[in-house]
Amino acid sequence: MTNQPLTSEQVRQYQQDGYLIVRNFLSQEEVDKLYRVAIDDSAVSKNAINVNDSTGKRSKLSLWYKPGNDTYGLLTRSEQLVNAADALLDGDTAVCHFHSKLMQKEPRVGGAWEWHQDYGYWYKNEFLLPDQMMSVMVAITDANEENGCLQVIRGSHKMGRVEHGFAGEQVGASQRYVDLALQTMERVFVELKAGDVLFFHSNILHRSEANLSDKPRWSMISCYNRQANIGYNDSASSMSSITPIEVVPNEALLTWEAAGLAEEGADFLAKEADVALK
Ligand SMILES: O=C(O)CCC(=O)C(=O)O
Ligand SMILES: [Fe+2]
Repeated sequence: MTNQPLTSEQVRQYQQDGYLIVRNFLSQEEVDKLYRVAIDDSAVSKNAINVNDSTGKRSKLSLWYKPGNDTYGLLTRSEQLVNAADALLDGDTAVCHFHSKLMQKEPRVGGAWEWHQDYGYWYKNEFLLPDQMMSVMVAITDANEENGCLQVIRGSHKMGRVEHGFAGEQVGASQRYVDLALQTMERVFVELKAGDVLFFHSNILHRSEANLSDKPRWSMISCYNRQANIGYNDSASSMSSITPIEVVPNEALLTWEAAGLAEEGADFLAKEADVALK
């Protein structure tokens, strides 16, 4: 893991664009370990939820609230990631973990995600301050236009929250506002190499295409929040979203003996329980 703190230029870029890419955030060895765990840890497949897009293509994701002593928990809790979130989030209370998910977009099967803002969902959990919430995507495999990488509308976080409605099984942003945004703002395909990390603001509009290629697209997305930003309708996350993260050293990911994902009571999401996915 890199141990370079974010520069003030990177912070400025995030504030301006609503996202920031940090290349080679993780080493090859760390990526290999994450990939192996994603395949080997039975808790991942046992807790996988299928999400269909409007054409019936299916993505798999496993979502948990409490970051534990498993390999993914150690990454989420690493000094490097938490300090970066601390530098990018508005406010000054402790950095907390809302939830993490392992996104599995299988070759030719993995579905699309409609244009949305993550805060379009989180607003329903009654969090009041979108500038104090963000998502961090860690690429476990390469992600490119062919296998359905994330797309963002640069600067769209400055629009504030856009109305969301149902689009198939997913919740999508108002097409009218997406169309208007695209008239003046640039759509960017966020191509990542395994080990690169993307930080993005809770109000940036983003989507992704189905994976029509023969390569998987796997990533972990961890969402961070500030302790003072209470989700008044967030019983699901059992207070994780306002509990300060127990930070671990960067080297924990490779050197600590990791638990299995389920051993720590990681508190997986069951599909029926989620306000946003319903
Ligand atoms: O992984 C993707 O393509 C998008 C997923 C996403 O935006 C989400 O789960 O909120
Ligand atoms: Fe999203």
